[in-house]
Amino acid sequence: MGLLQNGQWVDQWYETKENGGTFVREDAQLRNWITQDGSAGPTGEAGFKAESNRYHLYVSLACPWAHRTLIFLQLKQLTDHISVSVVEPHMLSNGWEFSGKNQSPEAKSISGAASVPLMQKDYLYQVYQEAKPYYNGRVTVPLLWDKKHKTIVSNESSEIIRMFNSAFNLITGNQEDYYPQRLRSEIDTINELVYHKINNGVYRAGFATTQQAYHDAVFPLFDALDTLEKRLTTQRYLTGSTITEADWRLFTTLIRFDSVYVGHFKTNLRTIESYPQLSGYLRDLYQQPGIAATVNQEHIKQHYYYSHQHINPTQVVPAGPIIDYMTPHFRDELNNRLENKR
Ligand SMILES: N[C@@H](CCC(=O)N[C@@H](CS)C(=O)NCC(=O)O)C(=O)O
Repeated sequence: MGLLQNGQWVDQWYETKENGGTFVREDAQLRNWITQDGSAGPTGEAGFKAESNRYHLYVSLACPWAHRTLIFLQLKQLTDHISVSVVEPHMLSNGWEFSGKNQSPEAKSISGAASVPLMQKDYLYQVYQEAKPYYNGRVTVPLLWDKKHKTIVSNESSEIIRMFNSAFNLITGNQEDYYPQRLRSEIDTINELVYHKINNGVYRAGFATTQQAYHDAVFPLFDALDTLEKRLTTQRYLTGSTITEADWRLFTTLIRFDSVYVGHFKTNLRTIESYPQLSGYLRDLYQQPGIAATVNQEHIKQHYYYSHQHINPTQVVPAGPIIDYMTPHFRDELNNRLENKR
């Protein structure tokens, strides 16, 4: 894996020495917004009007941040309007790749791994170079591409899902709102906790290169999970009886937790399966229409265990765990109880 320096690809693992062994995630740099009328969004430039078949999304099925955007494509019925490329599971010395040239036979056989690239490129960094010839920074998914102006709209998932939540409503007729006005401050507060301690917390534990840095990530991570476990004993979802953005942002980490993070990232104080509420909550979200199809555990495991050779030099990918996320969760009863109280 690597990054672009002045537009040139350099193969380089994350630097943690300067930060006492702690992994520090780089902020996304490309932050334009698609809007209903093409006016500017909260950051970046104007000119990205919501139009059917104008935009293309590059994702990895392994990546929890990219996964959010795929989920919003499903929820907001955008799959007929925004095209998608899925990168191969292994991210090796050339970073994310389309061609499958450097993939193991196991990775090549995973369904849903291959996809037709939009442009004839072998690697995602070449898409960045196309739009930004002198780019400095990591080459990350998700990446939202404008086919009309041949440029990048955004590489920040938290903003891409907000665009998908509302910008295309007139085109799709889908008015579902996962960031409703009345819940915004509560969602923002939960997102803060979930992002730092859980979504990014698992990476801080897994990429830590000192015992102290690992310690500083893993205990807050489980404190946060314990807090949410408690919260979910009396309500079905994080903000109450309806699903919001905050739930989907937590979901993409929970669904990778027992299959990858517990082993590969050493976040092993507890499993999600051992939490009575969180395990049912995870099933509840997984069983929502269209969601199971966005989850590919083989792809996820191949990516992490095979790509991170600093952590797993043998590149052996584990067979388990065996977990059925389709078993009943009975969490609808929590909503019924809330209804009865009213
Ligand atoms: N802030 C970004 C983070 C995206 C991100 O870090 N994606 C990872 C995959 S899970 C990636 O592409 N990493 C490649 C690298 O860091 O070189 C977002 O949420 O969209």
